[in-house]
Amino acid sequence: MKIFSASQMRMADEVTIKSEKISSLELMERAASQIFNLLHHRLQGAQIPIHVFCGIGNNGGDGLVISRLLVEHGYNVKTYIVNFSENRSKDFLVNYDRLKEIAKEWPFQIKSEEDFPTVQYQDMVIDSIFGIGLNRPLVPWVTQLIKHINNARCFTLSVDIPSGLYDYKKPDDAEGVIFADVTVTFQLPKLVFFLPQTGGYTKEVEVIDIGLDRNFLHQTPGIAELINKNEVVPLYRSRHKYSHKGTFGHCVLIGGSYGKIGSMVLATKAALKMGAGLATAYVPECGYEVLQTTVPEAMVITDSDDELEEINLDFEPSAVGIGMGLGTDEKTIKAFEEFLKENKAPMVIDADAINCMAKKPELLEHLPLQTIITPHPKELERLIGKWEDDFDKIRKAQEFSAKYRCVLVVKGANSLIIYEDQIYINNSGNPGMATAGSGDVLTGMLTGLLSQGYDPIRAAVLGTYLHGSAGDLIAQKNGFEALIAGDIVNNIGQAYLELFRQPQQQEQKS
Ligand SMILES: NC(=O)C1=CN([C@@H]2O[C@H](COP(=O)(O)OP(=O)(O)OC[C@H]3O[C@@H](n4cnc5c(N)ncnc54)[C@H](O)[C@@H]3O)[C@@H](O)[C@H]2O)[C@@H](O)CC1
Ligand SMILES: [K+]
Repeated sequence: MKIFSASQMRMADEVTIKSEKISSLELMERAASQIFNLLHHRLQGAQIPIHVFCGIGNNGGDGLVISRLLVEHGYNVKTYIVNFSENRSKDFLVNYDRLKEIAKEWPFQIKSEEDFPTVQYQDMVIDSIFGIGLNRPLVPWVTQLIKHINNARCFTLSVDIPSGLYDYKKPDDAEGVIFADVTVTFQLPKLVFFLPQTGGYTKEVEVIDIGLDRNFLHQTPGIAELINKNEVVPLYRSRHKYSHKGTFGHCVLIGGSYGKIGSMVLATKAALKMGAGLATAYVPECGYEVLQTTVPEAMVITDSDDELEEINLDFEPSAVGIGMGLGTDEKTIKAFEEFLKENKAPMVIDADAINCMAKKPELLEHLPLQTIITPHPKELERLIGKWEDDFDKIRKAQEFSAKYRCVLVVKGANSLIIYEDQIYINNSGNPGMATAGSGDVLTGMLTGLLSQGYDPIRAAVLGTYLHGSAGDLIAQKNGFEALIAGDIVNNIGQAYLELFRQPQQQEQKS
């Protein structure tokens, strides 16, 4: 699913108004009445006090429509106008009059802290103060109002986006943003819902289709793409009946050091489970028996010592995954450098191999085109430097990717796959996956896909999704805490099958 910026959303709005020959007021009515329908369906007329806080722009206009429909259906509603500016939007004003015509009680004006209403824990709040139009700091009393609403801890529904969130930078005051139980957002999800600094402001997101112009939505490239099952199924390549193990390549996993051989076991198994035809593990001597015993399907080549000092392969690999448990010893960096100069196969670079590159940036010049690099936040910082906020992090990652023509998989709650100006946001996975070895498994999985001839961007998107999806299958059975990396490997097959599982159908009555 695409993600648009605020200005692209506004453009979609305008194009729809033109193509459908409707007014912006009608579009507002259509959008906001869908939110009302959702509420009505869930509340079924329940008489809990509903406080609707409206700003003075179009987000406030949406709130006024919701208020009017709630009043018309006999709900117990109080409407407030958060008067932070005199520049009321045209559609706000029309809906303001419409509400005044039918409501017994006129909307209550809030102009300072003295006007704050009492909101109780049992009540409900509709947050329509700011939408995607927020573009400058809030006046202090509005920040206080947001804190006042949050203090009530009552069920809060935000319209389009929690008020106080910008769509292009982190909030000025981390507490000056509505904490929503649910955000009902129009047409497309917003980037802020998936970034670590801003994703936590809403527990749930519901995207509603408000019928914006299909052609425009289809033809306009978004700023990012949200990756769910629908997006990855077309990336999967089915297997031909007459294929043989050579068809799926011979990949090599390189890494390991004394006490860190387990990382190589996980990665090697993962590459095979993803479908690589053959896999070789290249490890220091101390890893030989461990690998031969725990992954009998793999071949093993060893270096002479407890750390890797040279990397000499006697075959041309179809793909390389390097870095798991590797260490950053000077001799290892040297071996890595020599290998990079020789190697032409597609690569995945992880963990200590990333740290080697951070220590010696000239290594980056030798990467094959579209090498996949899989940093966690600390490793990313070593590559691209510190960032101001998540948006700045994305910009810097994009610049890095463009400079070195590499694919970055920025690991996190929603891992981001970044290639030049393209951003893919993975939407599978869960907090149980923040566990030792989870990254080694991912590297093995991506290497396994490259080995089969998947191009690097497809491999990164599909592999990251399947990694999260395998984790989700485990969490459904065992919960988050007990999830360990080896379980992810063992669930790769199920994750593939899950791609093609249809939701259970209700039996049709004849
Ligand atoms: N784009 C769409 O497809 C649709 C948008 N609609 C609504 O329209 C919203 C956007 O409306 P607006 O563009 O009017 O913007 P908002 O309602 O988000 O903001 C209100 C106005 O306040 C001003 N403002 C921004 N920051 C401020 C600050 N710190 N202090 C004081 N004033 C500030 C802005 O200039 C803006 O015009 C969406 O979030 C959505 O709720 C819906 O009505 C229907 C369809
Ligand atoms: K809002």
